[in-house]
Amino acid sequence: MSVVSVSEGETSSITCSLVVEFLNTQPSRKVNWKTAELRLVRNEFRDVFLEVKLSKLTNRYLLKGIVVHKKFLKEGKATIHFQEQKLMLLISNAPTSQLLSFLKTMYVKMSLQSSEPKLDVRSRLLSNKDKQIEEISPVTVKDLSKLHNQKKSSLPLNGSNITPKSRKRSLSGVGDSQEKKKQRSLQLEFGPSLLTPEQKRIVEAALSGRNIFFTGSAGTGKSFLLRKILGVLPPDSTVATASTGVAACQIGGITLHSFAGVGTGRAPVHQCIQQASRPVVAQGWKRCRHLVMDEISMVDGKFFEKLERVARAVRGCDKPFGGIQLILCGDFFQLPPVSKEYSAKSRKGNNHFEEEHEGPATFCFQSEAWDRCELQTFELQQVHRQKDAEFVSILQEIRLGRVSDATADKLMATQSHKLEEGGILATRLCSHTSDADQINQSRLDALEDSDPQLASQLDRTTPVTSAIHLKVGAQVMLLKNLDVAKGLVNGARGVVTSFLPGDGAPVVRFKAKLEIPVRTEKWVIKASGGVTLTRRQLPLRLAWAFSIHKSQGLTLDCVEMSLSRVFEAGQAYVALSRAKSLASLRVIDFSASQVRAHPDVLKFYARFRRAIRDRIACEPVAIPRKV
Ligand SMILES: Nc1ncnc2c1ncn2[C@@H]1O[C@H](COP(=O)(O)OP(=O)(O)OP(=O)(O)O)[C@@H](O)[C@H]1O
Ligand SMILES: [Mg+2]
Repeated sequence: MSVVSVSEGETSSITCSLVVEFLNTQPSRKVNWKTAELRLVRNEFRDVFLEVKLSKLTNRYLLKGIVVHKKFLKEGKATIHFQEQKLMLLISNAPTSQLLSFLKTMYVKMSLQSSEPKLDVRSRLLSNKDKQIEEISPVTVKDLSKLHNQKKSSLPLNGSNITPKSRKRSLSGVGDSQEKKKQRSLQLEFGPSLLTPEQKRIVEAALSGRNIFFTGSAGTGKSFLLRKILGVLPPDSTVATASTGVAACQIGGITLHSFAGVGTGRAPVHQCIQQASRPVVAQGWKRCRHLVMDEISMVDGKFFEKLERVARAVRGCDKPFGGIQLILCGDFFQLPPVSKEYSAKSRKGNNHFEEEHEGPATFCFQSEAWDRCELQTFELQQVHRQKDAEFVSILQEIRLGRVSDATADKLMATQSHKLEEGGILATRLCSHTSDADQINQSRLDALEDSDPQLASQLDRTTPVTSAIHLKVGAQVMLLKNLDVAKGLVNGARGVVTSFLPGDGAPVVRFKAKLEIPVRTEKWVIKASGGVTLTRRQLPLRLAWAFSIHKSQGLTLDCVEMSLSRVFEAGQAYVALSRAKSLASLRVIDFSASQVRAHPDVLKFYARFRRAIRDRIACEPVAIPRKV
């Protein structure tokens, strides 16, 4: 049975870059096209063709006996090998979700066509049908049910269209576990659209090419939406960034600092321009046409201002940000840019935060560059992370820096929650990074060492051994979606129960009541200029404790926190809003006086709410001048 998930209305055309490789010559001949349009069409006999439009040239290739290589689908690449025609089409720079959708349509239409009765050559020659080529209609419910019935009666793909080899490797792939795994992750990234109407409007705005900023409470799906937006933009000219490494990892991107190539960005602007003019960095800036930034609340206003000038200088274009489209998102009620004082405090334990600037940190929306970019602004309303309406309303209060007596009582009552289950402890969120590191290290040290031979085997098999030390009993968090249906998702909590004798893989018991060996996973990150960075490591991290700063953007299974030492506006809100429900939360000490929203943020949101007061919630607005 096929493992391809298809939904109605998949696309039947895409625009991409294309290399046509003719394999009938030695060596093969390649022709390169920067822009090509691919369309699925059929003729009067219902044969399915791939039509390739290259500037003034149009070619059609019969979709028969093809092999589709889709290993790099996530990078907007795929290869279609026409074995009979001895031809390869190498697709690149295609928006990832559209490419997947296009290949799915191709699969559905080819599969259905293969079961239709065939006309022999003679009948075709004698046919008096008018010659015609028409675009293939989108996949319909009828197509899907036909395909379903075909599969049930094990008829699928037995026509001559797809060779046995292609059956294994093409989209029609049989369900070997590797293939299933890949498909699952693809379905998750680009799969059937789950976007709400308010989220869809933002995708449309992003596609319109305008600069946009969208905000919304924690868990309204901002990062989820960014991933969808990344799926519809051309990969070669799109750069996904976030203010922190953890947040960047969530959207498969890099930190804004590493893209910008201006070091810490604290140098005067002319020096930043010099740094960014180094050929490799400048190339990234020049190729970038869509710049995505998540967790914008933690980007310092002065840094943003400098980046805008760097972009104009390096790209030699005086439009805001040198003409790059900005797609910004974040919630200014969450953590603010890291202040110098905080950097100094946290550096002792972990110098993760290098974004310090001279002088106090400012918000992005307070910079002149923000105004120059004329961002269309949206506010998402529907919270997805928490389902419980009572908890959502508690969080909304805390977000605004308010704590009613009822809310304080509810939060304090969580102190007695028993969250431990099956040896999995709640993750402690700490206000200071050094506290979190100290807890993880001391708890790990307190555990008995597991078989040293197996541990060293693990060292040899993972390239990041110096970064992650595990023992039986170690509390861990999953860093990748392994199986969404089974609850093995990014943020899932578990405990190491043993190591496999063979390859030394740690066996983890997860909260979702599953015990599985966890093996290394590959992270593929799109850096600027179409450069792909890959990292292979165990998708685990120690989870007795995290700093609140490092938890921003995450959804956590079971979490406890001490809120008596929080020091930033929004910090208590970020910590509390990581939990999915009140039941999976334990607040050890709570003091209403520590809950604070930044006054400038309150003013910023008040202005933009006033501007949309008489319109529907998700109406785009230009926010009046800054605070
Ligand atoms: N349309 C949707 N349908 C179903 N689930 C959704 C939808 N949008 C988001 N989610 C889910 O809601 C959860 C929170 O989403 P996400 O992390 O993107 O929120 P966020 O706004 O970025 O939060 P934060 O401000 O904390 O970073 C995720 O588990 C995500 O998969
Ligand atoms: Mg997020």
